[in-house]
Amino acid sequence: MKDVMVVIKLMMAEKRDILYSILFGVLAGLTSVGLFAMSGYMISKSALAPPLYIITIMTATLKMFGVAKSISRYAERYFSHRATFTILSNLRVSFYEKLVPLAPGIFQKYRSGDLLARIVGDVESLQNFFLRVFYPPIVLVIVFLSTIFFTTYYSIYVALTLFAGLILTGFIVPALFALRQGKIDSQVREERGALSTDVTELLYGFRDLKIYQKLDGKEKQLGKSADLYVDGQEREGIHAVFNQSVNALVALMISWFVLALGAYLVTEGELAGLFLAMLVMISLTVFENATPMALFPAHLEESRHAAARLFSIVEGKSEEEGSSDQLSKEKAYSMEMDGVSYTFLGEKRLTLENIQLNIVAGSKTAIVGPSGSGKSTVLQLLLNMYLADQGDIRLDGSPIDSLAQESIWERTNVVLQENHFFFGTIRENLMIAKDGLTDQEMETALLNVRLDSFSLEDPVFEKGENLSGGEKQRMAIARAMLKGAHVWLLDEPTSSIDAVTEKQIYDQLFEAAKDDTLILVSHRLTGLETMDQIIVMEKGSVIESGTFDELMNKKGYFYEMKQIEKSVLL
Ligand SMILES: Nc1ncnc2c1ncn2[C@@H]1O[C@H](COP(=O)(O)OP(=O)(O)OP(=O)(O)O)[C@@H](O)[C@H]1O
Repeated sequence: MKDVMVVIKLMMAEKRDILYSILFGVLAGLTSVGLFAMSGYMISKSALAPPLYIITIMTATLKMFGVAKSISRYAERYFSHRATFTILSNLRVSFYEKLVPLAPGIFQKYRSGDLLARIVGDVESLQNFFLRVFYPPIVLVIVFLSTIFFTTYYSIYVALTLFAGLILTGFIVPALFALRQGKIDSQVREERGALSTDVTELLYGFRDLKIYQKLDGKEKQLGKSADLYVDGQEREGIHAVFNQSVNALVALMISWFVLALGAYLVTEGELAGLFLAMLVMISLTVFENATPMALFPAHLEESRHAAARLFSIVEGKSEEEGSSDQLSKEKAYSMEMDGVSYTFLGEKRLTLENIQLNIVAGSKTAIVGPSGSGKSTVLQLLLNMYLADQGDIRLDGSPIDSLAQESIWERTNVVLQENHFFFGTIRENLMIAKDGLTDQEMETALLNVRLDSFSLEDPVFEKGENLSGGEKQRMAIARAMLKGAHVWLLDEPTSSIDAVTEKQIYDQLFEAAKDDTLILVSHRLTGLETMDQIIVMEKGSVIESGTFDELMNKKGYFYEMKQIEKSVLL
C-alpha cells in the first residue's frame, strides 16, 4: 500500500482536475437519474391527461436534464482524462528521476526488457488507478446516497432496497470476484515482462543468432511467450466481462424487485401508483453507475501490483536524497582512492581490492594491466557509476558521496569502451556534448580526430551501425573534446584505430588536455613515456606504479610486459 500512497501523493498535484472530475461525475449521475425519473413520472402523469402546460413544463424539464447530463458527462470525461494523462506524465518523470542515479548499476539487477516492460506497462496500468479506482467510488456513493435520500420521500422500503443493492453491486459482488481476477492479472503482468525480455534479447542478438543459425529457436521461444501473453489477456478479458455481466444481472434483478415491491405497495395503498414507473426508472438508472464497480477490486489490485513492481526498482531513493556539493567548473581536479574495494552484485570474488591511487590535479596517468584486471571498474568508480564497498574516494579533496553525481559527470570528458550513438546526423550526435555548440566548433573537432571526410549532415544509423569501430571511437573522442571539461577519463579510446591516426589524435588530445587531469586506460604500452604516472593493475589490485623510467628501471611486471610487447611487435 506504501507504493500506492506514492501514486496518490503524485496524483494530488492535480487536485483541481480531480475535484472537477468528481463534481461533474456527480452531476452527470444525478442528472441521469433525474432524466429517467422524470420520464417515468411523465409517462404515468400523461396517462391521467393533465393540462397542456403541465406536459410542456415536464417536457422542458426532461430536455434540460438531457442536455445537463450530456454536458456534465462530457466535462467529467474531459477532466478525468486530462488528470490521468498529467498524473501519468508526473509519474514517469518522477520514476525516471529516481532511476537515473541508479544507472548503470540497475542493469546488473534487471534485464533491459523487464525494465522496459515495467516503465511502459506498469506505468500504463496505473492510469486505471485514477480513472477506475480513485474517483468513481466517490461519485457512486454520492449519487447513490442522494438518490436513496430522494426515494425515502416516496417509499422507505424502496429506498432500503436500493441501499441493499448498493452494498451488493458496489461491494459484495466485486469482492467475490476479486481474488481470482487478482491472480489472473498478476500472471498476465509476468507474461508481459517475459515477452518484453524475449523481444529485446532477439533484437539485440539478431545478427549473432543468424550467424550461429539459432534464430529459429529464439523465434519459437518468442512465439511461445507471445501466445502465453495473448492467452493471458484473453482470460483476463473474459473474466472481467463475466464479472461485469454478473453485476449487471444482480442490478437488473434488484430493479425487478423494486417493480414487484412497488406494485405491492401500490395495492396496499402505501405508494401512489403515479410514482411507480418513476421509482423503477430510478432503480434502472442508478445501477448504471454501480456496474463498473465489478472491476474495482481488479483495478485496485492491478494498480497496487504495478506500483509495487515499479517502485521496487528505485526503492529507498527519494528525490530529496543525494548530495548537492559541486566540483569546480573552471579547473582540473585531483582524484584519490584510499583502500577501495568493490565487488559486482552477485559476484563472489573481489573485483577491486584495497586500491590506493593518488592522481594529482593536472597530471597525466595511464592505467595498464591484463584484460579483466579491473581498470575500467576504477574509472566507473571515479565517475560514481558504482559505489565502493569499502574505502574512500575523494575528488578535489571532497568525499565522492558528498558530491552531486551530475556535477561529476558535467566536469569530465569521458570516452568509454562502448559509446552510444543515436539515430540522426553527425551534428545531432556531437551536439549532445554541450549546449550551444557551433558548426565550426564541431567541424574542428571532426578534423582533430581525422574524421573531416564526414559532414555534419551525414546520417548516423541506430547504435551507429553505419560507422566502423574506429570511426565510432573517433566520434566519441570528438564528443569528449567538444565537452571542454578539465578532467579526462579515457578507457582504451583508440583500441580500434590504426597506429598513425592514433598518434595524430593523441597529439591533438594531449594538447587540448595539457592543463587538465587525464587518466588513460590502455592495453598498449607504447607512448607512455610522457605520462606523469603509470599504474599497473593485476587481478583487481595495483601491483606497481611510477613513471615510465621508474618502472623500466625496477624491472618488475611493467618491464616484463614491455619486453613481451616488443618481442611480439618485432
Ligand atoms: N557488470 C559486471 N558484472 C559482473 N562482473 C563484471 C561486470 N563488469 C566487469 N566485471 C568483472 O570485473 C572484472 C574487472 O572488469 P573490468 O572491466 O574492470 O576489467 P578491465 O581491466 O577493464 O578489462 P579489459 O581490459 O578487458 O577492458 C572482470 O573480471 C569482469 O569479468
